[in-house]
Amino acid sequence: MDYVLIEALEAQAVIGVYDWERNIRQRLSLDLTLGWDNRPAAQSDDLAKALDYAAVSARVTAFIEASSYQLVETLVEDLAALLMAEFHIPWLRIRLRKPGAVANAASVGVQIERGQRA
Ligand SMILES: Nc1nc2c(c(=O)[nH]1)N=C([C@H](O)[C@@H](O)CO)CN2
Repeated sequence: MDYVLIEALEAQAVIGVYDWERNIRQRLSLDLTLGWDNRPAAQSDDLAKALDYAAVSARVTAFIEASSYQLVETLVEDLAALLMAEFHIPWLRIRLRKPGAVANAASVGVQIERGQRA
């Protein structure tokens, strides 16, 4: 399987379980590995046959900026389902980092893989 990559995509969200977190927006950083057959795009040099990483990045940003989850797990799960449905992505890996959420850790977060990898 081929992949399309989006790395260190940043967006701000209302995210967290504690009261103080419900009134602020926090920075999140995402790495996405998106399964895709890149050969049709490569053979035709046609964006219409590619998984458009700019379009995916814009959708991820819009989703996160409008979200208000408590757990990063829930955000990532719903984001994965949305991307797979809207962009017909058969398999993906999403890593989400929440920088500064834990003292003395550069970041904390989760990583999931969903779908069928050919
Ligand atoms: N596995 C998780 N643990 C924690 C989460 C989370 O989303 N998933 N969230 C918090 C708090 O919101 C934290 O980020 C505030 O410092 C704690 N643990």
